[in-house]
Amino acid sequence: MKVDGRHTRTLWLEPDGWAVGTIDQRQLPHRFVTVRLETLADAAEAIRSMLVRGAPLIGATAAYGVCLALRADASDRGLATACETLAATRPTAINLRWALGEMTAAVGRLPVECRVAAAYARAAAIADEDVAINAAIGRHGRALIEDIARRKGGAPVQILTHCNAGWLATVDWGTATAPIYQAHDAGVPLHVWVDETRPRNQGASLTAWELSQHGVPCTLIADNTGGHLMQHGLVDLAIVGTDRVTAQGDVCNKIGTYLKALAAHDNGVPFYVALPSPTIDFAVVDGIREIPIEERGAEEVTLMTGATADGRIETVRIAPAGVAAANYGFDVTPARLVTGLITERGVLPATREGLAAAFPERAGLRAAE
Ligand SMILES: CSC[C@@H](O)[C@@H](O)C(=O)COP(=O)(O)O
Repeated sequence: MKVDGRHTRTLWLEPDGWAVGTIDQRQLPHRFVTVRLETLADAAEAIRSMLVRGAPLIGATAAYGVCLALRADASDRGLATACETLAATRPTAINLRWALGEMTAAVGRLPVECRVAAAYARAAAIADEDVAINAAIGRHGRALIEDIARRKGGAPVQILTHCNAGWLATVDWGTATAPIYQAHDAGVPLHVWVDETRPRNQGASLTAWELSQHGVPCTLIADNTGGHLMQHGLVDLAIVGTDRVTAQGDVCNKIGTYLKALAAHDNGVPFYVALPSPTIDFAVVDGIREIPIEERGAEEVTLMTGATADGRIETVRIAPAGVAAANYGFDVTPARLVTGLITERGVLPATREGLAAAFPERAGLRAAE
């Protein structure tokens, strides 16, 4: 998507053809800073520290992390260490493990001297596939928005989203935002309510920034506002992203998603989840019991970082010194609260049958494992 009018992806190869460039998302929206990743440690730290974040981008970065690792050591041991190191960075988004599986399958059986080139080829394909998948999600999701627009006779379609499932969370387009960008580009009048998404504020710092860069009308809201808006008929549909969808259609996403789904259900607001197929984990059925939920540091809850009036970036404490704080990164929305899953193969019911019918090659493989 566009930054200052220039088309930009979130991940690219540097001009030297081997180092990996990306955006330091921790500095947005205050500064647009790009970073060069040169080693396995750089890639792992970028994911761990959330310099890059969002399930699909974590996966693509991990794929390139394997490339960087193999440049230093392309042996079986080197490949195994790379996968172990990257897998340990964040537990919840399944795209990370999916990408490591893809990389291992692409290079594991090759002679050592062929592995680096093959790894770069597969990582590039993963990145390009992510862009194509998200563009397809955009086409399918856009039809949902257009349907509502027709019913509203020209009044803007009101969409609520949570966290950042935008292009910053992917290689391009985003998942939840792809239908929004495509509908907006096609001239469909729409407006996005952007949940701030405490504690790390991905909505405030990332989604509001990228939608504004693209010229999409949006309004930032405190996390607790969605229910009120829905009660007053101010939300036509919700579209969120996800870090992992189970075989039965349970949806794990940024903490707070479940509460929005409950409010949507109570108010008859359609609640859609947009996802690329690598986000489906056919090995897991019951999301609440089986998906590991990342717990991050208490300081993300007790401290806040922002820009001062004179442009300095500062961190301040917003809670009593020493207070206990819990920081669960994700929650699980049961499939029964999900109106539909917007995938690259169409809008599916959030059911075991719906997912298996759309992705039989993956559902069957996992069942056979
Ligand atoms: C297309 S991204 C979908 C999800 O990864 C996104 O909604 C989300 O929860 C991101 O969490 P984050 O902790 O910022 O990596």
